[in-house]
Amino acid sequence: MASFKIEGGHKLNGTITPQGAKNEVLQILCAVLLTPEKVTVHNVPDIIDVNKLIFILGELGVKVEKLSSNSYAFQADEVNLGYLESPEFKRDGSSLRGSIMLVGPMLARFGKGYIPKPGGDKIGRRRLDTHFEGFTNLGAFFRYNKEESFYGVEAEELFGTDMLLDEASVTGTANILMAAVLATGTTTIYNAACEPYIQQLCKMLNSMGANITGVGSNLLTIIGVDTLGGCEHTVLPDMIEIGSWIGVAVMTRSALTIKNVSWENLGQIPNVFAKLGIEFEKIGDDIFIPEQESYEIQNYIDGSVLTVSDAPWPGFTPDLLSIVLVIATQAKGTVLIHQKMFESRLFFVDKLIDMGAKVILCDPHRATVIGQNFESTLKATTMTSPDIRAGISLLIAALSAKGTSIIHNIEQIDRGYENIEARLKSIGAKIERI
Ligand SMILES: CC(=O)N[C@H]1[C@@H](OP(=O)(O)OP(=O)(O)OC[C@H]2O[C@@H](n3ccc(=O)[nH]c3=O)[C@H](O)[C@@H]2O)O[C@H](CO)[C@@H](O)[C@@H]1O
Ligand SMILES: C=C(OP(=O)(O)O)C(=O)O
Repeated sequence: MASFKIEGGHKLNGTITPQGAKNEVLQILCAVLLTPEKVTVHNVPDIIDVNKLIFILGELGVKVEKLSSNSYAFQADEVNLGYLESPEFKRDGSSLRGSIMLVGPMLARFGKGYIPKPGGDKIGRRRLDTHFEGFTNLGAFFRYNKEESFYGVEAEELFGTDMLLDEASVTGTANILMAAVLATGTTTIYNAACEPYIQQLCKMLNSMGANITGVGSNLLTIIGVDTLGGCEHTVLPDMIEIGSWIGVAVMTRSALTIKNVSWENLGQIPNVFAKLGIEFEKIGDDIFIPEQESYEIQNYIDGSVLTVSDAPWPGFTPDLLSIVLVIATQAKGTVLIHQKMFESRLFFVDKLIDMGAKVILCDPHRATVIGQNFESTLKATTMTSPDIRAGISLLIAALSAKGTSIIHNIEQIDRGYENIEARLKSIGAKIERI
């Protein structure tokens, strides 16, 4: 188990380019299974989850060619279906969340898709019902082996249909979409998730020859086609990483430029940071965060306390709430953080409280943060990263705290942040992997 040693309390300065989006690329990599032709993907982040999924594709027989540090070519012309039922797949497939999206493309192209209970963050219940209800709506037969937590769907042919998802699941929508593109007839998916990740997947599938309309809305219409061809796709910058770098800048009271952020795909993110009182500028497609001594949380018009809560897109992403929470600990003012989607994502506040932050965990979903306006700084400490976003939030807290902090279990951070310590060092942070 690796750890970070961080000497905090130093100002940083410089320019950062965000990596490609983890949650988009996991969908895109699964979609390469939909065609025997070559698919080239650019801006692939070099992170643990992505590398694990590329490994699984290789075991499935997909030809993987690394073209440069962040570009790959994939060709799924000889797929080894036997691997899907092997003990190795049961082990490899359960090590990340993104592997669940192998099921839709495998079912659509080869008539069967299997998956062990996928991994990912332990941040509360993470059910898969939406995925499998979608596949059975398309005519697949579903089976579940409870002892092994092994899911399977099979179908000789899938048939388009109208469906209403029970919730706007991100990976669920991607999975059903990837099955529906090769189904016979027309499918409509209502209450579809419409995050930029899904919009990008639709764009890719359409460029492979699929016929999807309604992209960006919660009603997708898919006219099935017989086959899909190759394509070239570039992954968007990671909006969660962009939010994390904003956190790094303001908590260390530093100036930072974040390059090429794709402003038009950031949705509510800039609005939420503005409500926390953070100053930033849009310069072309970059975000410039000036050095700011203080940032004041806005109240509502009637003077009541601001709430920042998550919601499916175009609401605010749950993956940035832990970062908003840590930023609020040094703001001027009070905010209620309401994490509606996940039940166990706020428990990490105990560590911030140990560091001297004023946070009251009201219940598993809500925390009130009383900002200290840097009048009392955070104290360095030793902690363990419980999940990817809590991990980066604790790292941001450690960069802000005077003294030396240690963060254990940083594999959680490596799951989604490419080469984080080198990039932090490049802007002046004192951080070491130990
Ligand atoms: C690999 C990947 O892409 N992971 C992302 C994906 O996970 P994932 O696709 O697993 O998450 P889902 O969208 O399925 O659901 C997330 C949670 O929110 C709940 N829920 C969801 C929709 C809804 O309308 N109401 C509701 O309560 C679900 O029950 C679940 O507890 O989307 C999540 C929600 O943005 C992100 O946190 C994850 O980073
Ligand atoms: C929860 C997350 O990831 P995963 O779905 O892969 O666990 C995340 O990216 O914040």
